Amino acid sequence: MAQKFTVKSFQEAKDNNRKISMLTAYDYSMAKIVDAAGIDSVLVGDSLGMVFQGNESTLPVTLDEIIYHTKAVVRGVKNALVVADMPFLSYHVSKEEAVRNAGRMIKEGGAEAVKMEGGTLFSETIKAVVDAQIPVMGHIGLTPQSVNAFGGFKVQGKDEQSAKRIWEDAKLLEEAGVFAITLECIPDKLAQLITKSLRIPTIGIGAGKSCDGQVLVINDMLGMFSDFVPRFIKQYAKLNTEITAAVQDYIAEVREGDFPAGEHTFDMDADILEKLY
Ligand SMILES: Nc1nc(=O)c2c([nH]1)NC[C@@H]1CN(c3ccc(C(=O)N[C@@H](CCC(=O)O)C(=O)O)cc3)CN21
Ligand SMILES: CC(C)C(=O)C(=O)O
Ligand SMILES: [Mg+2]
Repeated sequence: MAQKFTVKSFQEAKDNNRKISMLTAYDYSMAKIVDAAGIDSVLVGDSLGMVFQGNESTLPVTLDEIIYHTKAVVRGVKNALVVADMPFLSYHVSKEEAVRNAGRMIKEGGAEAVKMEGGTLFSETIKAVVDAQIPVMGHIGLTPQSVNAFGGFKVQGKDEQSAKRIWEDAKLLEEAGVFAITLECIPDKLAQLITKSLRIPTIGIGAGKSCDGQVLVINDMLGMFSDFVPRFIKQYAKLNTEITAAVQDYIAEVREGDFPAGEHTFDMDADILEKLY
């Protein structure tokens, strides 16, 4: 039987050169499949604002919504570490709000850790949450909650100034006590430099193969989200196509009267039926 994956397991994985696998999930059924398949960690990502809610960014997602999804995911997970994203504005106003809101993710949602975007700008806030005994995963590089500040979902760290800032961010977050850092959409050489110089593990998405682990949005890797397919996504299945075919079969069979068949139908004794006439 697989062992429970914890924040300690994250560190042990890096120390033993064993790569960490992480995927998002937003509901019970998917979380159960992903966990039973042996994933190390499940992220209740605020990407649900895009793939679940259909917004154009993650910004509209609320704390109550993330907590709602986290509750469902936690019920499906036995072994993976459940991390939930702190949504936009849930930790941006004050340290006090950050700690209280992170606490709700743990207490009400049942998450075991939270993820917070931002480096230098948020390291003090992140430290306050860590000090409240809530494990925090950092997230730097392309931080989607900064989409308006960035002017779009753009690869970060390509010029010297930006690369330097991201490296500084990584070091500050390690000092603040995060147990791991997500590196999103940065050049692989920069991710390698950061990964080598940190004691804690890095989890990459669009950050190359040197990271200590990888994370993807489940809908992207299953090929069931096609609003955009950036180059860092690999589709391990084409569920879009499979779902379309299944739905079309169903429509045709309903129209033809082929579904439901006898095997899908409940019987009744003939004498009881007679009494109804
Ligand atoms: N379904 C989904 N998958 C994700 O990976 C994801 C989300 N949603 N929502 C939150 C953020 C947004 N992400 C994104 C979205 C778009 C690009 C994108 O179009 N990138 C361009 C490069 C743009 C540039 O650098 O100019 C690409 O072609 O990769 C990247 C990351 C990653 N995250
Ligand atoms: C893509 C991952 C890292 C994320 O933050 C999310 O799914 O919201
Ligand atoms: Mg996120």
